[in-house]
Amino acid sequence: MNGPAIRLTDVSREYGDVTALHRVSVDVESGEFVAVMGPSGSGKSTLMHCAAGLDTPTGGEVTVGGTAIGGLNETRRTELRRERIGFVFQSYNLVSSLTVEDNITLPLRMARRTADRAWVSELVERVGLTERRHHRPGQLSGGQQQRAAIARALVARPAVVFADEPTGALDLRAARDVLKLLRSMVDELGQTVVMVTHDPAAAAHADRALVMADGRIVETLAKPSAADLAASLIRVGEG
Ligand SMILES: Nc1ncnc2c1ncn2[C@@H]1O[C@H](COP(=O)(O)OP(=O)(O)OP(=O)(O)O)[C@@H](O)[C@H]1O
Repeated sequence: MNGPAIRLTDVSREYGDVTALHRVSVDVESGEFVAVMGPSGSGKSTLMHCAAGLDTPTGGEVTVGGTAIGGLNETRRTELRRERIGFVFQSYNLVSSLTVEDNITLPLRMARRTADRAWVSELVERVGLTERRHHRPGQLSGGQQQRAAIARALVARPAVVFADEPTGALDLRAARDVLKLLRSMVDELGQTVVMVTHDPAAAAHADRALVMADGRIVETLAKPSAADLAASLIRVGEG
């Protein structure tokens, strides 16, 4: 793909008299793993929702894989989200009545696309759930459920995967496995990942961290260590 996976140009989002985002411009390159950090209320979720076409900026422009999403009607925007964007949530959001494998292939069925069996098997293998592919989410640990959710987010080969606090509900070990998995999806498959997190240890897996305060990106750290990130959060008012 030419150009960045995601481009925000002067993006603002106001809710009444609250400015959640103030003229934010940032590119996320294809194959890059970006973490978004910052104090509560600094605009992380708003940034992610605007970048993913879930929220509409009040100013500026967002492009996903070169397509300006502001110019799309709601139907087209839904299509773009379904086909070009994968989501991973803190609470996994798997369908409890479906098997792991049917959860993973659900985005393809929603888009009326046929599953590439080899790709689905590879993904199930990569997330370490081959033995459990016929189990239901309730029979899995939190870490296993999140790994299934990561496979689901990747199955349609999206331009970008947005992960919102993906390790927030996991213990240390399961969290580390999930972060290593996201990292390997970036390194081995060239997947673009944007992850919102409060945890400096999680953000240290990223290639770049954007640190937000008051609706702006106030610091950008390349290949940050957890200690760099913790220091940055203290500078911007958290920690
Ligand atoms: N739907 C909304 N209506 C009104 N105000 C909102 C709405 N969504 C967010 N805000 C406000 O915008 C600002 C940024 O919120 P946002 O949720 O993006 O922050 P955040 O950094 O993700 O916070 P947290 O870490 O607590 O999730 C906050 O002041 C918040 O109260």
